[in-house]
Amino acid sequence: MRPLTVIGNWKMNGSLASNADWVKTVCRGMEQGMPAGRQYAVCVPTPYLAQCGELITECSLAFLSMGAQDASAHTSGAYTGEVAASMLKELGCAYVIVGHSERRQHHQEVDEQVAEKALQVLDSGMTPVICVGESADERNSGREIEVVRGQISKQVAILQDRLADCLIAYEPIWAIGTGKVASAQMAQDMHRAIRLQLAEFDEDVASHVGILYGGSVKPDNAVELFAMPDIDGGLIGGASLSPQDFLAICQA
Ligand SMILES: O=C[C@H](O)COP(=O)(O)O
Repeated sequence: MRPLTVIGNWKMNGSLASNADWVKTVCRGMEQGMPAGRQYAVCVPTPYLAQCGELITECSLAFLSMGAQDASAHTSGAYTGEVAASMLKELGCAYVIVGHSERRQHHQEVDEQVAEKALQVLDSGMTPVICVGESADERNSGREIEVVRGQISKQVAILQDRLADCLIAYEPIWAIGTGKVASAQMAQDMHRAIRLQLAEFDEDVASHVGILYGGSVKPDNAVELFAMPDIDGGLIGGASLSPQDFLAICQA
């Protein structure tokens, strides 16, 4: 069975003081007891990885870990400003988001590069969270499956059976930070389509890959989303900034 995985993505938010308060509040809440067999993580901005890594280690909850929001497609060398996956591993990351739509939009990242980043993350012993999803225009013109299939096929071509060790996050761009959540059935339909596409490559890979939903997940819609058979958890943006809301989603 695939474990339910809930990952917070703070994006470019936080401060030394608010991070410490967040980790303390979430750890205290989780110590009261959490549903069994789930995994939780929070992806924090790079400058805060050392601080949050220490705080999360101190709280010693086997099911709570830390992640980063991006990694370089290169191993090391003359890439000013980039951060290698091996460095993220040294700081205690277990997950790394790659190909988030905000990276694709603001930094022109393309699918091949996203897959190269995922390979770097895997080679450093972490789990890549590979983001895919269509824009509002693409959905309104009925091309959402075609668009996401195109993104997934590039990942399959480069990652092959190493995809079994990745997570995929389906994040419709029109639902990110807008409050317009995809209905649970709409999300399930896309997750099913992704899993069927993966099964065309390898049924074993398809059954192992966790597919998370991201896009305006909140405490009040998480239960319905997570109950869907092909939704294996969530990638949570805005709501993960509140430790109380993040906890409520993790308990959904
Ligand atoms: O990485 C998280 C997603 O972009 C979702 O963000 P959101 O929950 O603020 O819509």
